[in-house]
Amino acid sequence: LPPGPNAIPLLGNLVTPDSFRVPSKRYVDEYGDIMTFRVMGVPILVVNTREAATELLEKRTASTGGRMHQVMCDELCGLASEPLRTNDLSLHRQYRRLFNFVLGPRTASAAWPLQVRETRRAALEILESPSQQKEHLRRYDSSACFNPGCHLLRLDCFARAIAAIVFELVYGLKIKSYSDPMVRLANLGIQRLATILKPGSWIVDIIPQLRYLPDWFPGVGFLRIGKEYNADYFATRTLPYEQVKRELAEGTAKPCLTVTLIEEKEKEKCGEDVTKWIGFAVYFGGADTSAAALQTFLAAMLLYPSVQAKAQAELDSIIGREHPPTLEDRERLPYCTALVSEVLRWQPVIPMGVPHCMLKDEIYNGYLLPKGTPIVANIWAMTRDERDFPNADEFQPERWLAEDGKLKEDVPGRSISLAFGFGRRICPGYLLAEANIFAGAVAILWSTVLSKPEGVEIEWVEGFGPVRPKDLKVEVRQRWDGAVEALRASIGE
Ligand code: HEM
Repeated sequence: LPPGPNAIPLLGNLVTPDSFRVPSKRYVDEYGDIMTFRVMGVPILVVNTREAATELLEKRTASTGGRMHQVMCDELCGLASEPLRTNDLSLHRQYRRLFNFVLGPRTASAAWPLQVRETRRAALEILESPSQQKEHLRRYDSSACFNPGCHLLRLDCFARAIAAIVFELVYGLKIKSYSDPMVRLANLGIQRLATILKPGSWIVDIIPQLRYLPDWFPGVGFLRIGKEYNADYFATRTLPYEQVKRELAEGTAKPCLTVTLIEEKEKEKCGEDVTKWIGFAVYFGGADTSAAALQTFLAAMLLYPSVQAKAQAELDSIIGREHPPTLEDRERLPYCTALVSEVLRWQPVIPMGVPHCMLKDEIYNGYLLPKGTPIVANIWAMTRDERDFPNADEFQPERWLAEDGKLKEDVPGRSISLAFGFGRRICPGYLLAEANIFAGAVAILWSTVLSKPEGVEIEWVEGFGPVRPKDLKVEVRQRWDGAVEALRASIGE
């Protein structure tokens, strides 16, 4: 394995560091394409550049497209068959085929009207809330919050909007509020996922035999936690699914992904579990990530008012002020489209990706990369690579545009954002995600002027979960008299 930043011989490092911004960029200069990072002696291969990611994670995806087996997450909490977690290659292939069937290039646009409606509703809530920020905060149940340190826009309108989009898209269910019991259970599960996946956090991941101890044995709290989380994850994927099945039997089910998959089941010969896991994965993969990206968009607009003004000028000239833009307008709005690409590049939501795992030995640049080694993609460093993205720390949508103002065809590296990962594990929800971000961004930009209250600094949440601004405080006002009414009328309220 190649060398890397390992402080203690053989052991390497004692923990996985939370902060990635400074070190992960520095690693590229010190170690180049790939390096080995050790945590408590366990080697992790880190892929630092886009070129190495293309070669290893994309071209050799058959060798590098596994997932690390983690006893706590996969066995005790019962997530081994979840699409993001599974190492069963034929099950994974089936999931990917079904994701493509319901959320691929031919089908993803079916969700556009729903995405537009809910993100406009979020824009309306943001516009109507500023003077009563505290009230607004109280309206949500704080136990639904992922991170108690974050306020207002963390519990925000966008998170509610994305939850509403996913539940209606996947189950045909209109959730009434962000504290709906099913949404709360799902959010709790996401919050827990970050703790059960964090490498080195559970002794049972290091000594798997401990899982056979009886649960009265001292020090085996992980067994009790595993049992509780397992039951809740089961409920999270089963309750809404059973509701759809009941509605199907009564003839009242709304068109949704679950109904489509149940009907497809006969042809695909997939069991009920596959359908349940797909629904589960759309919320678990797509809710917090899309909401985080929209919060990053807000932060970018506060820090770069000239970008905000340019996007608004594009909207004024192409769309006008009578009706807000739709997702069909995306092609006519290259600057706003470029802005979404830049949100995903500037603060990639999962800056160190989701770890892959070597399924076979591979030789790369003279190193033997052994089967079973976890692989982390240093997406943060790739999106900071000055060769691909000059002035990489700056938020510049123009970098995605050609001189004539149209979107560039030869974007650095590849057409799907680096933020969505690599190879056979690349995010299957990227079209849904990009549409969520675009719809949310243009609903806000069309109707609202966002500005940073004086003295407010933007800080970022760094850690194992999605990147997002911490404690975002925003001043908002409607762009013209009547913008709020136009927005409200556009969603029929
Ligand atoms: C801004 C939003 C999103 C970002 C930044 C994002 C990013 C990612 C990344 C980095 C991965 C890991 C890829 C890899 O292992 O190389 C991933 C996987 C995944 N994402 Fe997303 N995602 C987003 C939204 C969504 C949405 C809307 C869905 C809904 C379907 C989704 C579902 C999944 C699933 C199921 C996987 C596991 C794929 C597999 O292991 O085969 N994600 N995503």
